[in-house]
Amino acid sequence: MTDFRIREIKARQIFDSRANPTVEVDVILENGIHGRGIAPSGASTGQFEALELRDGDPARLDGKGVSKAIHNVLSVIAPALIGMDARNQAEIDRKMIELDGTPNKSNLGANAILPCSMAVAYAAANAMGLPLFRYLGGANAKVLPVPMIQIIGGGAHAVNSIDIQDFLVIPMSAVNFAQAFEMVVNVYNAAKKVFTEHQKPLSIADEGGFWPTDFKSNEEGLILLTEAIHRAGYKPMEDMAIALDIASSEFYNAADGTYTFRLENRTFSREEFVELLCGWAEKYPIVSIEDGMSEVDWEGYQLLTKRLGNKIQLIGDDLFTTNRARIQKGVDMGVCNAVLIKMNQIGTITETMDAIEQTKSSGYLPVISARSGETEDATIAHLTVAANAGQLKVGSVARSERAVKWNESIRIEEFLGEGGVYLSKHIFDRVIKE
Ligand SMILES: O=C(O)[C@@H](CO)OP(=O)(O)O
Ligand SMILES: [Mg+2]
Repeated sequence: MTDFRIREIKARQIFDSRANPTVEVDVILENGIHGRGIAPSGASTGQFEALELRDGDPARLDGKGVSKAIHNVLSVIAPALIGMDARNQAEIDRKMIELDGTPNKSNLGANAILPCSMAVAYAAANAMGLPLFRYLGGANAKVLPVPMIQIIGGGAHAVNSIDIQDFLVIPMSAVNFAQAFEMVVNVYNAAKKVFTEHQKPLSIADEGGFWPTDFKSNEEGLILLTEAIHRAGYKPMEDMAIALDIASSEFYNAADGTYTFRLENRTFSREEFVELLCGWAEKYPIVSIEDGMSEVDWEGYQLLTKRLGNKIQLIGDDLFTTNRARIQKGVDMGVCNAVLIKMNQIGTITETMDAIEQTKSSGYLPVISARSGETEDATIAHLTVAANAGQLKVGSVARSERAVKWNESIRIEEFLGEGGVYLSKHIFDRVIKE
């Protein structure tokens, strides 16, 4: 019998796609098998997320150093985990939650806990000779994700551009993941031509989408993206639909409950902002809107859900922060119909899988998501299939830290062969009723 007990835990500082430091953890088992986890990092972070522990020393790395988080891995987490059986993921995650002792991982830091949680899962999977998705999801893990892929990136990911954060596309008519991805690549290439024809500079935003320079309005993004879909030879909505991440918490004015588009110098009441989004959903081939309202504007969210909740997917990201209590509040209030799932918003693999489970059992759709700061880690491609979640959002097709997730999904699809399932536009059957 091979020995699955944890022998050693290493932690080091490496750098992510924004050249920010992040934490990498290696877990080594008694049988010599390794597993590795790396913490991703957000820019438009929700105020209810688990805490990312940064050193805060302005003299070094802009205060973004992670030596405290690394110290916590080596001096608090490692001594407690060494000797534990790596197959007991839930027990190990529970142990780290106890060691931290706070509701938002603010003691040890989610960026200390999560890479340990990931590395333990990989070590156990590797020791069993299983791909991570099979280890985490078991024999019935088989659903490939419908991809949600960014073509234009604004907001917090492209300073001094436009207010809306993500203009993305979702292939609707593909028959499998590989084809879906190829279709998006065609739209990306078409968008490059459309941008050039409209004399827009081709700069690249944080997640690899085009940086919207020289835009007169936020709506211009929708106009250009719809043009790119046509240009690639696809029928809008039928073949290729648009998804938006408004990330509206970034431009919400808490004092008076209004929303401001700085680019256009326009301020909207919550009712007016709901109207604006409804108008766009009528006019453009939009199938999904994320964070349409602010993370604290439950009233606005109720309004938006009443208007669009049966027509398109409405995702809560900053609103829910992969947090079971917040998801439950949303379900009880009938707010949104989908939940963005980010591992580092909550901090362990077990809690992430619990949040997906809760989302599904509430009749909501889970959408697994990367962060704007990413690395070569491809865990979310596996997590998506492990949980039969059905949707994956990873920024653009370009840039390697994004491509690793998409390429891994292509490999998983090949691995599953005839056993794989791709739901295509039917993923939305549960939410689109009108
Ligand atoms: O808002 C989001 O959904 C993510 C990914 O696009 O951004 P960030 O990681 O900066 O929160
Ligand atoms: Mg978001």
